[in-house]
Amino acid sequence: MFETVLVANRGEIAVRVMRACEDLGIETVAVYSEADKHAGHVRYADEAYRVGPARAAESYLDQEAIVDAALEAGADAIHPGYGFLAENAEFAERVEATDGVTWVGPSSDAMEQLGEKTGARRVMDGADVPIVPGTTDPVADAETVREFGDKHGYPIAVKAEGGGGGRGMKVVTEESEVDEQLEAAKREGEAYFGNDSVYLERYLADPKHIEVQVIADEHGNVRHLGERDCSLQRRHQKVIEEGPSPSLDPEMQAEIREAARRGVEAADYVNAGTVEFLVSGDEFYFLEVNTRIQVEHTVTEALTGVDIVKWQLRVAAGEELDFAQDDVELEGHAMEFRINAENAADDFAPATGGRLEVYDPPGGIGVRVDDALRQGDDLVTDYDSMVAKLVVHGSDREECIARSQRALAEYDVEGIVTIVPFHRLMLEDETFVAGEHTTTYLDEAFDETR
Ligand SMILES: Nc1ncc2cc(-c3cccc4ccccc34)c(N3CC[C@@H](N)C3)nc2n1
Ligand SMILES: [Ca+2]
Repeated sequence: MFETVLVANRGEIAVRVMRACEDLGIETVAVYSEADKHAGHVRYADEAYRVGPARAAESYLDQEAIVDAALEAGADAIHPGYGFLAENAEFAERVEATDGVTWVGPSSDAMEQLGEKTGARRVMDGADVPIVPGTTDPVADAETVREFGDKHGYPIAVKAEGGGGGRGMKVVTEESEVDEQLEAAKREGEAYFGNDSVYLERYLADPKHIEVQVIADEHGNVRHLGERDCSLQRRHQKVIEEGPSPSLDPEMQAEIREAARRGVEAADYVNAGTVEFLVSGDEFYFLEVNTRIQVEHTVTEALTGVDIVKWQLRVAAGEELDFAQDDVELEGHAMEFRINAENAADDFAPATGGRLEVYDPPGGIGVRVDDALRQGDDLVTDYDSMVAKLVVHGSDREECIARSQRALAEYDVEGIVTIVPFHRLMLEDETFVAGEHTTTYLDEAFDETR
């Protein structure tokens, strides 16, 4: 097992990873930017290295500075968390090539193979995982799109190869839009991902977004840890995630979980990952693979009792998973509420600053708060707006909702604006409480009010 691990991240996920390290008796090393010199993850770590000024490009994204810090600290592994360099295959490769420092995550090859959308579709298709009807190679010209439309009908999703999170996807609702939307998708792909190749999929109207957590070791053991329903999103930002899905029937639940496991097994994947699906009607289709630990991994931890981050470290150190697929059981229901420093009454505009005059998070049975905050901290607004996660578990969805209402009522934050009031309202929204919301629910609810 590693003796010292550098966590190449900040905020709540950095503390979360350091807690797994502490549980394993591992020394923790933090990296921080000038803006984070008083941050919670720096306080928590055994030692900390300044890697640059506030700008992420010169600090948390500075690969050389991070590797140098690891070497200086004598770290024998680097955990990337999520965001920043977590899915950067080049950085993974650089760490793999650095003697004495292990990358805690999938191999750079696996990241390249599954991170490339059409490649991932080919691998899943080969493992009999249903993929959205479409192309598994990039399309070159408008003629190909028209032929696809003739065969599969409209609407068509034109997706940038390097796309993700809503960027680089254009919808062609009828043939007359083909040229314009194809060009737009290629331009956006080039602009955001430096890659203008695009592929096609039949567009599924109003889908639910279901994702399956997987963990695999270097000895060929591949386990799924059940699914999460991430359909409550606003402009491609997840707001509340939950598990198990309130809308899947038991047979689809079992099918989707096993499909994810099978697909990852076919890809020779090692470490933690998430397989994303779209569910429309009684069909589910593979969407993409996330080759990192995700914000909402906590929902799965609450349901299964499996410490996913601890297993990331143990798998990276060559250990074997000590549980069989049949040992994995999801108990009860869990929800994660992202606590963003945003003003829901002002189109979720991120806070521009402030000090935590009062910071008094909830507690009690079934309540977990992952954060890197304490009362009196100044809010750092140089990076993303998520400052904490409230994770609530109950014996069923009803108890989970009631307990979440109690926890959100207890959550006392003053001095900065957060979306806690928005979450309190969501728990009284009848569509959400009935579990009937899909990925378009919030966008439609908000756009209607506009
Ligand atoms: N063929 C087909 N049909 C419908 C789709 C609908 C979406 C989509 C659109 C809008 C919000 C979403 C939220 C979660 C998951 C997917 C979506 C979608 N996304 C949006 C971001 C990217 N990760 C994939 N792809 C789709 N693909
Ligand atoms: Ca190495």
